Amino acid sequence: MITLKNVVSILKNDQNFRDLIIGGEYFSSCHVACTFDKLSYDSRDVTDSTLFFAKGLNFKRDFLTDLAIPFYVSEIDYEVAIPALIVNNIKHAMSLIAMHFYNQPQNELKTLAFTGTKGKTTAAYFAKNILDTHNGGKTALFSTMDTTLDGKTFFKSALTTPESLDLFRMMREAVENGMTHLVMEVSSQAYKTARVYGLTFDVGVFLNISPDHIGPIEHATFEDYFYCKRQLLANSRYAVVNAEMAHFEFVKSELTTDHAFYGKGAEFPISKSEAFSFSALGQKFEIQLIGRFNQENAVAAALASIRLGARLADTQIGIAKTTVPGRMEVLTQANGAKVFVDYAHNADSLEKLISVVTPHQTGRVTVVIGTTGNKGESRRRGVGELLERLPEIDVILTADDPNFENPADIAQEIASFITREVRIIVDRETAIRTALYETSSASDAVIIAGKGVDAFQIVNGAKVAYAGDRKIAEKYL
Ligand SMILES: CC(=O)N[C@H]1[C@@H](OP(=O)(O)OP(=O)(O)OC[C@H]2O[C@@H](n3ccc(=O)[nH]c3=O)[C@H](O)[C@@H]2O)O[C@H](CO)[C@@H](O)[C@@H]1O[C@H](C)C(=O)N[C@@H](C)C(=O)N[C@H](CCC(=O)O)C(=O)O
Ligand SMILES: Nc1ncnc2c1ncn2[C@@H]1O[C@H](COP(=O)(O)OP(=O)(O)OP(=O)(O)O)[C@@H](O)[C@H]1O
Repeated sequence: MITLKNVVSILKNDQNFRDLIIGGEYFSSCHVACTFDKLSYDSRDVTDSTLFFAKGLNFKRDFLTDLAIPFYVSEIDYEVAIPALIVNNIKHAMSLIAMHFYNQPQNELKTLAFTGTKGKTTAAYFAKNILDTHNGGKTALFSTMDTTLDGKTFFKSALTTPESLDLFRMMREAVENGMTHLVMEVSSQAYKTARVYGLTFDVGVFLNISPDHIGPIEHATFEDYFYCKRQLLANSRYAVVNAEMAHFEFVKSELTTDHAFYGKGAEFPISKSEAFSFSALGQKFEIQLIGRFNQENAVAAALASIRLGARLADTQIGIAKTTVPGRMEVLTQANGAKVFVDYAHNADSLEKLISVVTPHQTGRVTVVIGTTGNKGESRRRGVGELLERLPEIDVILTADDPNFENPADIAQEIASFITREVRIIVDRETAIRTALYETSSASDAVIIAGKGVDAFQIVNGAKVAYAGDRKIAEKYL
């Protein structure tokens, strides 16, 4: 519940209040009594006591005209009969009002947030397992792939970081379910669109940064992407940072909080890095996810979890038991060839993935990959230039969420950066089947990069059913 008086006071305290308009009259303060028992940003989900937020690129005045609601909040006066609260920044208003409406749930949870170009989901899973070991399964998780509010029942997430109204509602539900910790991923978009405005995390982790998510609907420039990501550290009480990341010295120079740095040359280095074990924090860790970058993700999760109360022994148990669906899954074909299914969908991840595979698989190595349409356009050049530098890799280009673009054109664009012959097989299942049928010995490998266990392809703005890379690979082993 929240009163109109409280809403106005929150907005004024944040210098976000412009005016209150009732029946065409302007007011500078609240003189009517009104209590809201629901918040919503969707006109299809309101009651007669809902405080409605009119926001977004595709919002239309028509959504408001016949709505039976007492008030709406907006940056624009839609000049409808409904009383309006006009603000300078709707997203700031949503976040602060939701925080208050749901009674500051962040104060009843120990909060841990991960950002970085790569590894957010993986590190979040490591942290969930570590913290669950520490608190007996009382860790909520908001990740790109899955969300859980009771620590054990998972549902698919719509966004990596939810809209603020959903975020604080889910945090409150997690508290009511007895959760003591929350692990979440915070995307650069979350800061750009103020989904976590006003929220301070107990621990913020910055895993790494490389150019990604740069394009017309995400970030115009790398500078904008990097700046948005750094906002996590500016809004955390304690920072954990990868000392091996690009621009580390700069990130370090901006830090004003207590912190821990991990990686080469830092206080918490990684040593004795083997396929399934490594040493860090003075201990040996067993790990199921291969690749040194996953050991970085694990150490980041361990340091953050220790800050939130976990013991060293909890970190060892949690890390050892962690697997992440669609990340670094290894299957074996009847002829012994290995099939690696991984979510790698930009050049940085693909390079790391290939570098993990090729030292062990010395025969023919085929990569099956595509890049997305209408999003992350810079990935095409990145992936193409990487594959150009690796002439020993056999390449099949295919579809990966082409959306409104033609997947063959996207593949051609990637191929334009590669001077040797590469194949384009647009149908993803056919591409995977072809690669698997061509292996002949245990030293061969197929790397299927991009979709992991995602059970859809985005085509023309909609999610079209797709079995998922792992399921398809299993079919042709
Ligand atoms: C830029 C941004 O934050 N976009 C999100 C935002 O869109 P928006 O505010 O512009 O809203 P909109 O979809 O244009 O719709 C306008 C409004 O009309 C409302 N509506 C609509 C129909 C109706 O009849 N009545 C009505 O009231 C809708 O509920 C909505 O509030 O709010 C929508 C939900 O309300 C999100 O679906 C949408 O995510 C977009 C599509 C998206 O996918 N964004 C990606 C880029 C993103 O944020 N990704 C990051 C991860 C990136 C990474 O991997 O690192 C993420 O955090 O998920
Ligand atoms: N620390 C890392 N550095 C580089 N690549 C990584 C790292 N961790 C994971 N990857 C690669 O990136 C892929 C995606 O990993 P993950 O889902 O954990 O990252 P994410 O940050 O959540 O990704 P996205 O923002 O694309 O959803 C993995 O499948 C793996 O190939």
